[in-house]
Amino acid sequence: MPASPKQHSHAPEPLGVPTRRAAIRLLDAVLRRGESLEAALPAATRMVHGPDRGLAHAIAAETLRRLPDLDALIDGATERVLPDDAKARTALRIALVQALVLGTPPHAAIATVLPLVDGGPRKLVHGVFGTLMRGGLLLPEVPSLPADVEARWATAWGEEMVADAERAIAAPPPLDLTLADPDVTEAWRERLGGESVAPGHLRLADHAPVAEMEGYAEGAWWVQDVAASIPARLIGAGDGAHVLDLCAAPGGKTMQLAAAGWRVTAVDSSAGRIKRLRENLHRTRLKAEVVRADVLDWAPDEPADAVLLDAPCSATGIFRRHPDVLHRVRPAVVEELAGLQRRLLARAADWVKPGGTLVYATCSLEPEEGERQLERFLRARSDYALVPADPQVVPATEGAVRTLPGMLAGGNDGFFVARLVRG
Ligand SMILES: C[S@@+](CC[C@H](N)C(=O)[O-])C[C@H]1O[C@@H](n2cnc3c(N)ncnc32)[C@H](O)[C@@H]1O
Repeated sequence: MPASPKQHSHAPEPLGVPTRRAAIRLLDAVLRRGESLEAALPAATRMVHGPDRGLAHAIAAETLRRLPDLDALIDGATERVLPDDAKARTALRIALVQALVLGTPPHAAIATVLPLVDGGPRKLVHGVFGTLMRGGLLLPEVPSLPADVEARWATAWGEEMVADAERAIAAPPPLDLTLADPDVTEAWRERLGGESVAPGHLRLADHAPVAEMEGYAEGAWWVQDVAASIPARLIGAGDGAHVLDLCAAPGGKTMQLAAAGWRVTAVDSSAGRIKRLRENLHRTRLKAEVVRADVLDWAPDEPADAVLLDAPCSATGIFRRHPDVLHRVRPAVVEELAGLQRRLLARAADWVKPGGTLVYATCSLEPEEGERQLERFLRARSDYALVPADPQVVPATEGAVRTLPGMLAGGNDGFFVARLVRG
């Protein structure tokens, strides 16, 4: 229901209104059409520029983080429950998130939203917002997950994981970096601050904009959640051997593998993401053969010493940075992606030399994209055996690696990583 300015009206809009309209368009794209926030950004924010684009994104992202709690406040202050997609509910959500989370003065939060419900329930929105502000109501300190996600994750991982995930929504995640040269981790820790949980890893709670940080321009490191660095760590050092990095863009794992001495062929089907991969390789001065192709059609000339398949997935494991996944990933989406992963894995498995390593990874918290996928694969492929993680990479792992949101202080992404060796 993105509100649009009245047709034929040439009166300039009050300052800040186009930004809120862009935020509503973003929410619409996620909640009604199931698009990702990232994919919706260019079209939804077309009419706003510079910092306003960032603000529209922040309003939408914070609304998605706090959606169940915002709705509980709204429902507590309205006589009739407003439909989920009612104009009034959307307007209230973004006015409240600005006033209660983003620090916008309440009068500005409501003044920039009311023009968007012109000709609609303006009085209701104004009244409910005023009631909530006067009542001094706040959002709970620990956010709630959407009910369906909470039920799904409680069944899969237990109540403790749900509590960790909810705490993880509350604060922006720290910034994890992977260093091109793990041998100089301590030197970079001294320069940038923060802490390190593994060679080649740095975690910063506070930091300047990434592109302005020391070492970025020269390509000494790249941004990568510590859990996302596990798949390439499990492949280990390359010594010039050949690895296929399938579904590689924007190249976090390609850079790790190249830095670890592998001759890398990086394959991805997305032109936009391949462009970012090339830029990343250029900045870090790391080398890889880059192929734009669909892994379902493409095949290598010969089998490789190792294959890494970082398969497309629901991405529910990265909900801290991409809260849209909490609202658009439904069981049917997971099922469809699991089918794609199965087909990609079947092809990738044929491209590993005997004795070579296959790593399958997804940034998903859905067992269908991880544990179940592996079980099915091992039933179908008796030529493969699971090899547990090295204890210095992930301590106390017996089978595949499963990271859950509360594994490290400060949190981490949810990943599934299986390392297999072909007999
Ligand atoms: C999880 S992301 C990869 C992240 C990347 N490995 C990294 O570490 O930066 C999954 C990637 O799979 C790509 N992809 C999806 N379907 C594909 C297919 N059939 N063939 C090739 N690439 C595909 C997407 O374009 C996306 O870049």
